[in-house]
Amino acid sequence: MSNSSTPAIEQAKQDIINVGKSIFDRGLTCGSSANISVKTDDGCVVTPTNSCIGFLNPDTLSVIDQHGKLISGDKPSKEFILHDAFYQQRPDTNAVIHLHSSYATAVSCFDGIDAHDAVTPYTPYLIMRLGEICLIPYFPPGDTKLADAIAEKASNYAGILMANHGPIVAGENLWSTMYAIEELEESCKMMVLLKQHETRTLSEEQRQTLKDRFKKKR
Ligand SMILES: O=C(CO)COP(=O)(O)O
Ligand SMILES: [Zn+2]
Repeated sequence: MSNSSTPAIEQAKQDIINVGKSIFDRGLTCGSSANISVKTDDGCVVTPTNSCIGFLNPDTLSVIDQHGKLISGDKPSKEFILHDAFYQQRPDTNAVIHLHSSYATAVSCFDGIDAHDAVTPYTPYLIMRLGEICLIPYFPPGDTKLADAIAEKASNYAGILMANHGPIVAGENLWSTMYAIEELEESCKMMVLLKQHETRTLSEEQRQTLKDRFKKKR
């Protein structure tokens, strides 16, 4: 443990390593795409830029203090500004995951989808975990305009598709955030699989029942 570390930071590092490996091993992102962060009372732990989330090292994970200063580890993800937009806008956020998972990224390239309701809820879990998903315009990775676009939507949406790029999800802890981004990926898979079929989706009333019953803050 380095001098500046604390038990909370060490726990966050271990959680990020476990979740990163699980996501990578299941093919939900590839190469050095994706980034993960966890907020603790002692600072934020984030994956370093250009790292593979399947093979993270506790000594090189970036630790950032409350003022945004790097206190240990390697240079943080260029997308930490997106994660930080969620932390600033959604006070109950303690974890953020961004992936280049295949189906959510595919849907982020669909033309003509509703920017306020970008992912069709064919089954209940997307609504139970995340509610509606919004689509924000394309900006290059690491661009401050991308962070501004997230900041604009983050108080109303915990799940966002970045056009022609991929999904980003905020949650109360790292495990629930992983479940939520997996659910988003599965829902996007349904959209792709069902594209050529006549389908029925959940109605507004069915969605509202799920929101009331499972009481997720959106
Ligand atoms: O997904 C990525 C860019 O959008 C990966 O960026 P980082 O390697 O800086 O985390
Ligand atoms: Zn990305």
